[in-house]
Amino acid sequence: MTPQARAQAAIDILDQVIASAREDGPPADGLVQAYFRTRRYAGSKDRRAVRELVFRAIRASAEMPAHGRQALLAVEDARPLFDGSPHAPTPPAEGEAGVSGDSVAVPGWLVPELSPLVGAEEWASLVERAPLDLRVNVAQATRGELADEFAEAVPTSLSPWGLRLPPDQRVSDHPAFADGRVEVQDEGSQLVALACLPAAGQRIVDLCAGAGGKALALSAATGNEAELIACDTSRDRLSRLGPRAERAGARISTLLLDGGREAEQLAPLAASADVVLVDAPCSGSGTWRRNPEGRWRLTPERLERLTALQRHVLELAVPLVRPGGALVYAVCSLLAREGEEQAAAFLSRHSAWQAQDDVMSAGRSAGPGRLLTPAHDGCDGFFVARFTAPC
Ligand SMILES: C[S@@+](CC[C@H](N)C(=O)[O-])C[C@H]1O[C@@H](n2cnc3c(N)ncnc32)[C@H](O)[C@@H]1O
Repeated sequence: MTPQARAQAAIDILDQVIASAREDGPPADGLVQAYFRTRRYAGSKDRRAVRELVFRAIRASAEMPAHGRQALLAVEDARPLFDGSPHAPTPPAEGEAGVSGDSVAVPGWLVPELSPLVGAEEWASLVERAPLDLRVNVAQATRGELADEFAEAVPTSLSPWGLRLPPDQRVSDHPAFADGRVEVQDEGSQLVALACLPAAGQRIVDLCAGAGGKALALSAATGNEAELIACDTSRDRLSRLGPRAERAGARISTLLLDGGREAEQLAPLAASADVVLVDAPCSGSGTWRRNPEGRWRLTPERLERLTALQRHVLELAVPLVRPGGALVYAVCSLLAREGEEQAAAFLSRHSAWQAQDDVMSAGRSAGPGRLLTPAHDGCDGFFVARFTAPC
């Protein structure tokens, strides 16, 4: 493919990314892969170059562009490729430009929603390419042993389990991944698992377990000697946990929840959990480095729904915690409404519960919890709070 044809391919994919953001469809990465599945003429260099263009265009516009062409026009050095040659995009019309906005990183309507700790000087880092972090399965191997198997790996500075590789590495065919000695997991997620203070013999409920990233970390931290119960309302996500647990040598039971009937299904676990982790559904604004089109997916209505859901899952967690046990609330979000304000509202509803301000040493104090940000902590953004139940 010529560079111009690659630009046209990027525009076609960006059209799909925009439509998918509107309809809450598949993520950009999946759309790039699907595009090339039916275009066998494209070689691996073409695929890499087009993918790179697509993601540079997504990173370059905080506001959602009207179409793929407008998205790509925001990438300054792609403009000369709009030259009208065969398979190329037609030249830009007079005044035709990429979408404009005050910031290329944060959509205008979200600026007042950001935690006050996330000043304008941090915004660019929210959409920079992120490194690839691995979590060593400490039930199977040490970080030092694994560091020797990954040539460019450096130990993460905040998590004792992490190894950091440059962006866009492929590890799924590495033997240490295949035999469950490492998992791909951002350092921020590792810190959330560490904030649970997991210990052998505990009963730990991961209430929003998804595909089990944090449940696996929790199990490994206890040498697979804790009782782990992973719950989620998504059958699809929860079903991906089984093969991962098998690879890691972890035993994790799963409980598929029906939205609306969760309290009834969880009743047998009442007052029995040493720790309940609520890694709640959220805007994902702390992970824009990896999913930059997440900025285009979020709307005020969606944010409203998410904060209501966070409150709902927090309330589901409360009866599960044993007296003196802990509830850890986490969101990969930098928005105050989902983080410190949600946690403060929890405490005002449950005045006998205590927030532990030593939940982690990383990050900065934000209301009753701590905030991790890419600029300050070098990992994905997370708000984390740890509450202890009255005895
Ligand atoms: C941030 S994700 C979890 C990520 C996961 N803990 C991990 O480490 O990979 C939030 C999860 O909450 C789930 N969820 C949404 N509503 C829920 C509910 N009412 N009860 C439990 N889980 C719910 C979603 O399906 C989603 O998988």
